[in-house]
Amino acid sequence: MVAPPDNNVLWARALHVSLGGTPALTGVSLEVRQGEILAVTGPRGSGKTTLLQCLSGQLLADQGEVWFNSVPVHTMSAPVRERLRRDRFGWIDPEPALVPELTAWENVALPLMLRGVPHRPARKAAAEWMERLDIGACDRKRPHALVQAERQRVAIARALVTEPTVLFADEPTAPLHRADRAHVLRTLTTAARSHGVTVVLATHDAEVAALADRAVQLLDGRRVNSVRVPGPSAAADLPAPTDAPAAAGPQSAPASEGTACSLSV
Ligand SMILES: Nc1ncnc2c1ncn2[C@@H]1O[C@H](COP(=O)(O)OP(=O)(O)OP(=O)(O)O)[C@@H](O)[C@H]1O
Repeated sequence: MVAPPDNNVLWARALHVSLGGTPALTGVSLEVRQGEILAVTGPRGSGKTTLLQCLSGQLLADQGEVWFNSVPVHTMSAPVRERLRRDRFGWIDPEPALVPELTAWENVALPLMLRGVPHRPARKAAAEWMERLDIGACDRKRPHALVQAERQRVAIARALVTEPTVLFADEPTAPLHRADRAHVLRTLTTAARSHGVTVVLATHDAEVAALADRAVQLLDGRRVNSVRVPGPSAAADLPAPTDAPAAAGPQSAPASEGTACSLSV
């Protein structure tokens, strides 16, 4: 077992996972650098959620290794993995699962209170994160009184309030309208960057992936490279980088000027 380079907060090697007889991941390797926002892209069923679950220690791969800050996660016992997830990782689901009986600020403060943080500092931290995510005015409302985008922001604030080392966000804006999506994503990435939180973001949406520093693409449980080429005649001239930038990023050519294609690696 060879330890990964020190500057990777997460490092996965040759992950293989089968779910109910279906191969969900077949030999995926990747690294996540400290403080970066990494998008894991790919169509539905390509293995994004499974990869995030493996990286976050929720799921043990059938084969392969996962390392967090140079410590092997794949050899940890279930209770140790559970503690790692609680203490160092945050998780955002596509649908915000809030506690309906609690107000918005109580939902945000909940992870701190469960760790024994007293009421007053927990409330203060919750209020600060809600302000950062533009939901300060919602603090006394219960989830049913919030619109979907506000509920998802509450879930994001709850995931960030403990200032995790890594935030895993699985299609965090999937249920939102287009305008809300961009706004919520921007507030999430800005908040994460300003606090040095590494983000691993699963999405099938190129616009969402464009907000990341880097994107890796999955297809049928395998890692592929996404490259944008200027036209059919020039396609053969372009190298396929190991980690392509987000396909629709601000530096990329407009979609009308090129064709996105995927190459297996
Ligand atoms: N609990 C399960 N039992 C059986 N097969 C599963 C299970 N969960 C996922 N799969 C299969 O594993 C593969 C990868 O699924 P996964 O959810 O990781 O993909 P995804 O890219 O996140 O898709 P989506 O965008 O739809 O969430 C798919 O073929 C899926 O049908």
